[in-house]
Amino acid sequence: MILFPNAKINIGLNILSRRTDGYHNLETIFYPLVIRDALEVVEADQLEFTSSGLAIPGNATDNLCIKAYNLLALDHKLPPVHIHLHKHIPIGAGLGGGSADASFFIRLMNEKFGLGMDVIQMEAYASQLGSDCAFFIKNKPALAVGKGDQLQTIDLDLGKYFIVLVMPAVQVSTSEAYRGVSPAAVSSPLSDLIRLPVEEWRSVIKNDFEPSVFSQYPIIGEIKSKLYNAGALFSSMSGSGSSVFGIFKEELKLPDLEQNNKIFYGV
Ligand SMILES: C[C@](O)(CO)[C@H](O)COP(=O)(O)OP(=O)(O)OC[C@H]1O[C@@H](n2ccc(N)nc2=O)[C@H](O)[C@@H]1O
Ligand SMILES: Nc1ncnc2c1ncn2[C@@H]1O[C@H](COP(=O)(O)OP(=O)(O)OP(=O)(O)O)[C@@H](O)[C@H]1O
Repeated sequence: MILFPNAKINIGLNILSRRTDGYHNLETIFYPLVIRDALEVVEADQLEFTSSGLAIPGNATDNLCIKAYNLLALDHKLPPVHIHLHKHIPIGAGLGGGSADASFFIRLMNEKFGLGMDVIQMEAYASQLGSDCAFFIKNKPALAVGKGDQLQTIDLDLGKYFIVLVMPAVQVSTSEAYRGVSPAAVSSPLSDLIRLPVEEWRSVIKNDFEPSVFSQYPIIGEIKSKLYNAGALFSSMSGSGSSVFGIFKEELKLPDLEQNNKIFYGV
């Protein structure tokens, strides 16, 4: 059985407070993109993980798909499987690719082996694997609060716009990025701001990681400026970076940005 885990972007990301468990309370909007990995599971003699496409840092045993298998195996009788992941979603980009793989793996195992889990149960397993993971169970635009794992589906359809995603040749570590931010309360909740027309987001919706990440990697801030100069209605770094997206009214090409970056058009 094959599923195609997709990336997400964060539209707005407010880091509100530091928690006693070392994590941060935040509010963000998750929006799915059509940049996808391919994840295949077949029954095998022993548990095995292989990958192709982009190189994944770390050992196969650290892969979130294996971690998801081991987590499910605590409560379910699972046969050994061969997991193959074709990696296409850029890594260290704030696109949640590893989180998507973990959650799609849970969905796949549930369906393939009739584990009988409902959405709430799958979200509970997913959130044990990473703060971003639960979103990818429903995989619908959502407001996320808490660690990013308390979700409320929202009515947001950007289908009439043209989204461009730019991935520079740098990767940002999520935990390092969190260390660079000073949490602060906000005056207007993101749940209100997201209801404004996209044209108005630029002046009110922000990503709290941008100031510290842009000062460490100026190239990322420059990409955002270039997207605005090219006519983006809204542009932002996604998550803790390093990718930056632009929301445009019309389809376009950005040859200047293609030179040193990877670009995904119409995602
Ligand atoms: C930056 C975002 O992508 C925004 O959506 C997420 O917050 C990151 O989610 P993720 O990659 O699933 O993160 P996790 O694997 O849970 O955590 C990685 C590291 O990020 C930090 N972390 C993550 C989430 C959170 N709410 N507070 C944190 O401080 C912690 O230092 C943690 O050790
Ligand atoms: N299936 C996987 N795909 C990608 N990375 C994985 C996977 N499993 C484990 N990892 C580890 O997770 C790290 C980054 O994961 P990921 O791509 O989710 O981060 P990201 O792009 O910064 O996204 P975000 O911060 O939004 O979760 C990698 O350095 C890798 O060591």
